[in-house]
Order: sequence, then structure tokens, then C-alpha cells
Amino acid sequence: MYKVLVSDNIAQKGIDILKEAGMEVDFKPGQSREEFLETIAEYDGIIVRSMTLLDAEALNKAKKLKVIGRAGTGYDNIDLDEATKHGIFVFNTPTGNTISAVEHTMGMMLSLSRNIPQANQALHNDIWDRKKYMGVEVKGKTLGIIGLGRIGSRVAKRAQSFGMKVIANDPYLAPQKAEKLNVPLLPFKEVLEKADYVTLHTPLTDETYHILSHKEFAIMKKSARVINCARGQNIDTKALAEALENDKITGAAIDVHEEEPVKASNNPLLKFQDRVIMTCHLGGTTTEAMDNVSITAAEEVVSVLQSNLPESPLNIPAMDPQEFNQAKPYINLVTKLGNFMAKWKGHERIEAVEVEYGGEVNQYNHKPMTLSLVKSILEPILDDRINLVNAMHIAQERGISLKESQIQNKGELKNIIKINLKTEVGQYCLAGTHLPIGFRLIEINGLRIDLDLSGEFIIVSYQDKPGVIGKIGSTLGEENINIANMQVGRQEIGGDAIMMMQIDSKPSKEIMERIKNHLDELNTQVKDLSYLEI
Ligand SMILES: NC(=O)c1ccc[n+]([C@@H]2O[C@H](COP(=O)([O-])OP(=O)(O)OC[C@H]3O[C@@H](n4cnc5c(N)ncnc54)[C@H](O)[C@@H]3O)[C@@H](O)[C@H]2O)c1
Ligand SMILES: O=C(O)CC[C@@H](O)C(=O)O
Repeated sequence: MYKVLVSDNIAQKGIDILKEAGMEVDFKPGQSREEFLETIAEYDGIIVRSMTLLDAEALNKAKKLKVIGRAGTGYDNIDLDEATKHGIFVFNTPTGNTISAVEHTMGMMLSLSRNIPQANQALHNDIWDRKKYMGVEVKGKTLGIIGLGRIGSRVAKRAQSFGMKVIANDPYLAPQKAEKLNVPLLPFKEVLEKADYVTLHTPLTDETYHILSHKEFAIMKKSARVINCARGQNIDTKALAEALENDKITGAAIDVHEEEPVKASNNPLLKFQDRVIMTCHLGGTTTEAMDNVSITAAEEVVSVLQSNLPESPLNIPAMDPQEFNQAKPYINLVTKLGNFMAKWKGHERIEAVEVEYGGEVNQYNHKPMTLSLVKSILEPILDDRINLVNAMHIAQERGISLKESQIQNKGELKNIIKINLKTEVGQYCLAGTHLPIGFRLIEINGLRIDLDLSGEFIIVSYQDKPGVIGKIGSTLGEENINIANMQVGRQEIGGDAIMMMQIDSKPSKEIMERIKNHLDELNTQVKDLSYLEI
């Protein structure tokens, strides 16, 4: 009999499902971390929400654990890489609480506009003050949505029905999706400048950590109000408190917090009773959402323990093991090319990905390779951990066109994979090969090269001019950064040129800035100056 721990509060319906399927269930929300660590080794499955931390320390002790079910969307409390290392399936239930989070956001926006919580509190304290709690209408105001995914897009529709003008920033969304919603996609800064309300609906990633901080509050309207029902770490709480203190913005409605649970000692926002509304991470806390996520999580845990794949996996490849093993060198090659491309151009909105397979690669099923490529390119920008099961579906959902083709391999290389990326800004190409000595990068944007496909790189696209190579070399030299390998190509004298350097250590931002300034002084029309660590 399998033993399942439910370590956070979920609906009884979920627990019933587990028991009916013959599981032994321990329901222990709020247990101490010590007890959790002492007993985790007993369980085959765990269902959590956001309060249980499944970090390396816990997962290292979880010797029997086969599946972790996140009853909810965000999974920043689960160390996915560690779980993957231990072969533990991890899944979430990303749609079950979407509507609840949307409705909470609308509630927060309206409460903020009409001072509803403050007026309610005052009345309970026997204070009748209609003047103090004068509000503003949302009709005619501009709502700026950061992250127009599942929740953001639904907030947009509801805000439009209130007569609001909705604008958004989501660099990774297909414009057709936004067009359908009648929401203009604008640069981040422009959204902040124009919005009367800014609402965050992004996942927590390196890029969205403190996406609102001092600089961002400084460019918002003084009358702006900020809403966060996404993740606490998306906002720099101290900077928000300072912005309120210095009247840089008017108010904030915050459901999620950098430190949870919130206490007077850890949150400077608590002193702004009249201008800040705070809830205790309630976005997904409704009867309906709790039922949805609990039922799905329980059904999925049962299903995975019965050797099926989960519907919303966060960390598993769904390939026939034999097929997967055969294609492995090429899966690794295409993944490395995808990682390279994502680090190089993943910040531009992707429109199309094309992959060309040549030589021995064509003996194998391309599917795992193409899926791995899509996964490696999209992974850095998505909330749902993309994997080989859902890569294609997510690409389609995001309006990214995908093409696979075979190429004749006329040269002496036995295998070649070429990837072409089209973004809103331009088109980029990388090709690589797998040799007994390792993975080699053999082409970048038409320039034939031969470099190890790992390490540290500087890529420069510029207009061919004398002095460029010297300037870059001497600037790196002054900083003791060794150039291990360098290749340069151009279309014609004075035409578009590309330089690819493999370096031995990481250049600081200041050095990259200095290189850029030197190249500007040479008037070389630099189109790209990137540092990548692969
Ligand atoms: N408060 C709650 O209780 C509650 C409930 C449910 C979900 N959430 C949180 O809400 C957030 C959004 O959930 P979702 O289901 O809409 O996710 P989603 O993946 O459907 O949407 C996220 C969107 O953010 C965009 N994005 C990624 N990086 C971005 C960036 N740097 N700038 C702008 N946009 C960016 C993505 O392209 C995507 O469209 C998640 O953090 C989730 O954990 C909170
Ligand atoms: O389940 C929770 O505790 C929070 C829900 C929400 O933040 C989510 O990401 O699904």
C-alpha cells in the first residue's frame, strides 16, 4: 500500500480520492519542519500547496518518494532540479485556481480604488467618515498588465468590461493573442508610464525578481496604484514602501509577500494602513479553486503511483526509453544549441523555430530532438516548467511556428543540426555537430566556425571597420581576460560582420559597456554585443 502525505491544507474531496484508491493518507498541514524532515522518508507521494518547502535537504531524505503533486500553480517551494535528480515526478494543477486569482485581483483593484477594507475597519471601530474614504472610479482609467498569460488575459477581459483601457507588457506572448484580447502590447517602461493601475501576473523568474523596484516606481504616475497577486518576490517591498512614503505612487494591493507569513517585523507595508491593502496569499483560496486543485492533485498522485504520466508534468521526459537512448547524443546537441540560442536571443519574442537535421541524425526519430530544442529555447521564459511532454503544445499555444526538415550533408561531417530562429527583431542561425571529442559549434549566422559548444562567449555583430578587433582585444586584455579562440567573418569589405570569441573568464557589465563605447566611437553600427555562458 502506498503512503501519501498531504502536508498543506487541501479540500477533503482530495483526501477522499486518495483513500478510496487504497492509499494510506497522513493529513498534516502545519506540522513542524523537524517532524516533516524526520518522517518524509516514509512517503511514496506528497501533496503540497505553497507552505511546504521541498528543498534539497528534504528531497535528499525522501528515499521512497515517487511523486510530488502541487495543488496549485506556482511551484517555487519545490526544488525541481533536485526532484528530477532523484527521479521524482513533479506536477502542478495550473488551471484550477486561475479564475479565483483573477477575481481576487479584480477585488483588490476595486477595494484599492474605493477604500473598502479601510472603511469597513473604521465602521467596525464605530467611525463614520464618508469624506476620508472618498474613492476613484476605474472606468476610463488605464490598467497596465505585466504578464498576459492565463490570469493576466482574464483580468484584461474583466477590466475591459468595467470600461478600463487595458495595455500590457509580455515580451514572450504572440501578438495575435494580445490582438484577440484587444490589448496593445507595449514596452515595459511605457506600460509603467501610462498606467493608472499596474497589475503583475508573471511567474517568479530571474527576470521578474524585483521587476518593480526603485527605478520602476520612479517612472509611474504619482496617482498610480499597484496590485500584486502573482509572487511576492516580483516586488521589492522596501522600494515599494519608500515609493509610498515619498508619494511616488498612491497605493498598493498586495496578496503575495516577499516573506510569508507576513509579520509586523518583516513587512514595512503594514504601516500604510490607509494606502495599502494586504491579504494573506488568498488569490487561489476559494471553495471552488480548492476543490479543483485538490481533486486534480489527488487523482494525479494516484495515477502516477499507478505508473501513468501526469497531465501537467513539470520535470519528466515522456519518451520510449530505447528511442530516447539512441537519439541521446543528438538530443544533447540540439539542447545545447537551444540553450545557446535562448541565452543569446531568448529575450526577443520568438515567432518561428526551424530545425534542420543532416547526416546520421536522420536515422533517428526527430521528435525527441525537436521537443528538446523547443524545451531548451522556451524554458527560461515560462512559468509552467516546459518538458518533453508539453513542449509542442506550449509552442503552439504561444503562436510559435515550428518546422523540421532534412538537409543533405555534403561536407565531411557525419552529422549536423542547424537551428534557425525568427524573432520580432531578426533571424538567427546556429549549427553544430557531435564529434568524438565533443559538441562543436560550426556556424553562426552564416559564419563558418569551429568552437567547443560550451564555455564563455562574446558575440559581436557590427559593420566591418578597421580597428574593431584590436579595440575589443585590448579592452579584454586590460582586464586580464584571455581570448581562447576567435573567429571573424563578413559578407564584404565594410559590410555586415560577425565576431565570435571564446574567452576564459567572465567580463563584468562595465567591461561590456566599455567595449560598446569603444565600438560606438569607431562608428561600427553595433547590432549585437552579447556575452553568453553555456
Ligand atoms: N495569489 C495567488 O494565490 C495565485 C494563484 C494562482 C497563480 N498565482 C501566480 O500568478 C502568476 C501567473 O500565473 P499564470 O497561471 O497566469 O501563469 P502563465 O504562465 O499562464 O502566465 C505568465 C505570463 O507571464 C509572462 N512573462 C514571463 N516573463 C515575463 C516578463 N519578464 N515580463 C512580462 N511577462 C512575462 C509569460 O509570457 C506568460 O504569458 C504565477 O506567478 C502564479 O504562481 C498566484
Ligand atoms: O496554494 C497556495 O497556497 C497558493 C496558490 C497560488 O499561489 C498558486 O500559485 O497556485
